[in-house]
Parts: sequence; structure tokens; C-alpha cells
Amino acid sequence: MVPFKRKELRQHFRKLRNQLDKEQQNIVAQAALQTCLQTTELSKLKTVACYLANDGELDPSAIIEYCWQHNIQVVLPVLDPNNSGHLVFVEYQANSQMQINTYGIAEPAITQYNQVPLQNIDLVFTPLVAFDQQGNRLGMGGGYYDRTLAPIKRNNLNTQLIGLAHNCQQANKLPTDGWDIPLHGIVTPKQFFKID
Ligand SMILES: Nc1nc2c(c(=O)[nH]1)N(C=O)[C@@H](CNc1ccc(C(=O)N[C@@H](CCC(=O)O)C(=O)O)cc1)CN2
Ligand SMILES: Nc1ncnc2c1ncn2[C@@H]1O[C@H](COP(=O)(O)OP(=O)(O)OP(=O)(O)O)[C@@H](O)[C@H]1O
Repeated sequence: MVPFKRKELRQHFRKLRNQLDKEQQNIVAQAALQTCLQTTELSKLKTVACYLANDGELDPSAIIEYCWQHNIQVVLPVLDPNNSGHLVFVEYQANSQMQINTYGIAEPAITQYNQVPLQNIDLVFTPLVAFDQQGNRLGMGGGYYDRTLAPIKRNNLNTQLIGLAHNCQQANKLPTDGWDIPLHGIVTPKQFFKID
């Protein structure tokens, strides 16, 4: 059964990605920035969505620092208080006021002015539990990214969708569902997987 299989896959790959210690995490975070600079148009973009690492995820903090230094706006996912199961993207600056969400992940506090609509985001770096070479993504199981990113497919938005992952998060072939939004590419510390 597919749901059972997804659960097992999640357990397996979450365990793998939690095996790196802090020093190794810092090294691969820098390597992932280098992969990004070599294989994406990062330096030319205006607005990029990242996330704050949780549960052994590849840490995007070097990418965030790079963006801040090059005047690229950074936004982070925030659980939408008005639309359960969805995310909104909120501007993230070094001095942003932060709060902790129900999963224990820090997110910028929403104000009247700091939400950025999906169509204004050039590239979304998604966290993931596992990926495959077809661009399928297994997340934490909340369906948040699938729901929030559905307009990319539905409305043909130009937003690039790139997964960030450790190399050990690569799966042979992941189960898929109708609502899955395939990735355009996956950045790992070692290489870039471009999905056609
Ligand atoms: N860094 C980061 N931020 C993110 C996400 C993410 O995956 N990573 N999200 C991506 O959607 C959203 C939050 N979604 C999450 C959904 C579930 C759990 C979680 O930890 N759930 C269970 C485990 C469930 C299971 O194993 O089946 C737990 O509490 O342990 C965490 C975040 C928004 N922000
Ligand atoms: N576009 C959608 N519309 C309605 N329900 C959805 C949609 N996308 C996902 N879901 C629901 O969310 C549940 C979890 O989806 P899935 O296992 O694909 O999450 P995930 O991609 O692993 O998690 P996340 O995106 O939060 O990292 C599914 O069982 C499904 O019921």
C-alpha cells in the first residue's frame, strides 16, 4: 500500500539525513552553495525562497548569506494562519522578528507588509526527505509544499522549483500521486540533477 510505503521511506531517509554531525553539515552547506552558483542563475535572481534547516535537512544558511550579500530578497515558508495546510512566503532579513511554529521551526512573524506572493518568487528551494532522478519529491508528509506550489503547474508560473538535499537522500524511484509537484532540479553538495 502506498501510504505505508511512504511512511517507511520517510523513516529510512530521515534517519540517513540525521547522521551528519554539525561540522559535516557546515561543510556540505558550503558545497551546496557552490553547486547552486555553478548550476543555477542564483546571482541574477531578485527573490528566492529558502527554509531554515530542521531534522538533518541540508542547511541553506550559506545560500541565505550569499543572497543577503548580493541584495537578493530571501523569503521563508510560514504556516498560513488563514488557510490550513498551506504556506505563505514571508520576507526574511537578518533582523526579522521570529516565532516558533507548531513543528518547532522558526519562521518570520507575519506583518501587514512582508508577505510575498508566489508569482513574485523566482526560485523556491524546497526541503525534502527524499528525491529521485525523475524530480519526484517526498516531504515530511504534511502536503504543505504540494498545496502551496500547485499554482506553478496550474497557472504556468515561471517560478523555478529546486530541491536541496544531501546525496544520501537520493532514492531509486519514489511513489507518486496526482497532487505531487515535480521539481525542476535538485541541488546536492556534489552535483546538480537537472530534470527535463
Ligand atoms: N525546514 C523546514 N521548514 C518547513 C517544512 C520543512 O519540511 N522543513 N515544511 C514542509 O512542509 C513546513 C512544515 N511542515 C512540517 C511538517 C511535518 C513536520 C514533522 O516533523 N512532522 C512529524 C513527523 C511526521 C512523520 O514522520 O510522519 C513530527 O512532528 O515529528 C515538520 C514540518 C514548513 N516549514
Ligand atoms: N494539492 C493538494 N490538494 C489537496 N490535498 C493535498 C494536496 N497535496 C497534498 N495533499 C494532501 O496532503 C497529504 C500529504 O501529502 P504528501 O505525502 O505528498 O506530503 P509531502 O510532500 O511529503 O509533504 P510537504 O509538502 O509538507 O513536505 C496527502 O495525503 C494529501 O491528502
